Amino acid sequence: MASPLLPSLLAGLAATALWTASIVIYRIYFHPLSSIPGPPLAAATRLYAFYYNIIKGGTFYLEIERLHKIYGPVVRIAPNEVHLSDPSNYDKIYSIGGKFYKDSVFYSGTGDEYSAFATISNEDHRRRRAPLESFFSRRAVLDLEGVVRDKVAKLCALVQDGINKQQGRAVVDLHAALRAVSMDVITEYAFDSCWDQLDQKDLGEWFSEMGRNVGVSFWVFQQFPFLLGAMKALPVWVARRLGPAMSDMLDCQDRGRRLVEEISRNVEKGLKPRRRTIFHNLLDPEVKVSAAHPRPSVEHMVGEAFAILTAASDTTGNAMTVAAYHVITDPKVYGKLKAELAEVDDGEMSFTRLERLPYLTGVVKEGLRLAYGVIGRLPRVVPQGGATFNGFHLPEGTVVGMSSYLMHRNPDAFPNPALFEPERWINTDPEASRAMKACLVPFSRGSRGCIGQNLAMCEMYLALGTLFRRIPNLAAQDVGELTYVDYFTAHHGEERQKLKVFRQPS
Ligand code: HEM
Repeated sequence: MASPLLPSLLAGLAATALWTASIVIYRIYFHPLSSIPGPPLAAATRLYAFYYNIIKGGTFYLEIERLHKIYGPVVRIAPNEVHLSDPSNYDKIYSIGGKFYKDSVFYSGTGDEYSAFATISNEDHRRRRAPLESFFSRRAVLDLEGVVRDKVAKLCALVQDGINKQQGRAVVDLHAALRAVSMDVITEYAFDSCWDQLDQKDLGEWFSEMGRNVGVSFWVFQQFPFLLGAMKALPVWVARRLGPAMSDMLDCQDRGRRLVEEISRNVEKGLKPRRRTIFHNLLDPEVKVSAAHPRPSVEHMVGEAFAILTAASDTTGNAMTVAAYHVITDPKVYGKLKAELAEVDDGEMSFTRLERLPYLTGVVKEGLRLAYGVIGRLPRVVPQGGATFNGFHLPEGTVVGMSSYLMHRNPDAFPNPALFEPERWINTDPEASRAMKACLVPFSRGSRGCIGQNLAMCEMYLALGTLFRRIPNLAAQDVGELTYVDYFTAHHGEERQKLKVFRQPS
């Protein structure tokens, strides 16, 4: 005999199917974005993006490139989201004091409510970013350049020592070592408490692994926000058992929390610090305590600290690695760089001196270009009144984004875009130079652009300049073609893509 529940079950299923079908039909044919070109499946569901981000492992940025080839410069990539490829649109969206704000659905995947990076409204963001600005200004970076130089000296010793120990055999994982430089710089620079990853056996690889795993969950939480809520509700001891990445992340946050609490206590007692940290800036009573600018909570500062660490480490480490990889694997590039660096006295290796070297500058810019920074889209919400791009009007509330991956591979600005060519930046005619400048956006632009770019540039010039000045005959094990996956920051796809270096017989 049939169950008495069967008719109700069937009715429920039919209602759900009807409801889903009507949503899909609405999105494809009647939605305000229905006239925007793009695949119907992407118009129907965000699962299209999820499929490439999770099932196809961080490759939605490649799918977006494919869609632009088919549909043109304006493509609907999700029910309420459009992606643009024409570089002339970039400054309309990512501008100083601009009205486009961050997309809450996309950035909710970070699970972070406190940092300037994850803040949605531009007004709140201005308030949260203000106390950090002076800390990362060019002046501040020049004042603390010694921190970067110390870590770079350590890197050179490590590479030299590793090579010597093995009589010239490949032992040093330069990718991990360069990421460790970024971590050691940012922890000492911002917290006055260096994590000394250059001294650790695995060169702090765990942090990058954690970043990659956090990147995977970034896509999952965007799609299934209730999972984030459930995870946050878990007792810490249970969360720790979810896996090493979660446990590493919690350890990281605990370490940040201890630093914040210690500094807060010292500020309360009026103790003068040996050197100001970002927490001193955040707690600075003169600037912040008012109704409009309340003193940040411990959780806020831990969130800010964690965001700064993750924003500073892989991005800078990857850009240096990509540059180093191309120098080491291309004898012509290596030869030109060595010749230029040989003209600089070892005692003169300062950021401002190295910045004036045209070939090294080309190497740094090509490293930034082909490492992409944040490789995928940076989605923003169209403000009141809507916006028009390439003749398509997007109503207020539409999510719109662009990606460094497409900007940096724009063939009009960068002929043969896949090639690492420092020369393209030297003695270029003004028009070509303008086009390249307009398309080079590793740090994004405008009020929501990278706060750490002066520091990143200082690291890149000093690390690459000093390494290749001091060790002029490095070679690399075959790492194959460098490929990327998008877990918000770019990660290399395969385990074998470690940049292991050894010395060539001279
Ligand atoms: C080559 C190295 C770097 C690259 C390519 C890079 C790239 C970027 C990009 C593209 C953004 C915008 C993200 C978005 O719109 O959601 C950003 C934001 C940010 N970056 Fe960087 N970054 C680098 C190094 C650093 C360093 C060294 C720091 C250290 C402080 C840092 C801290 C931040 C912070 C705090 C934000 C959020 C800024 C805000 O929303 O106000 N980054 N970065």
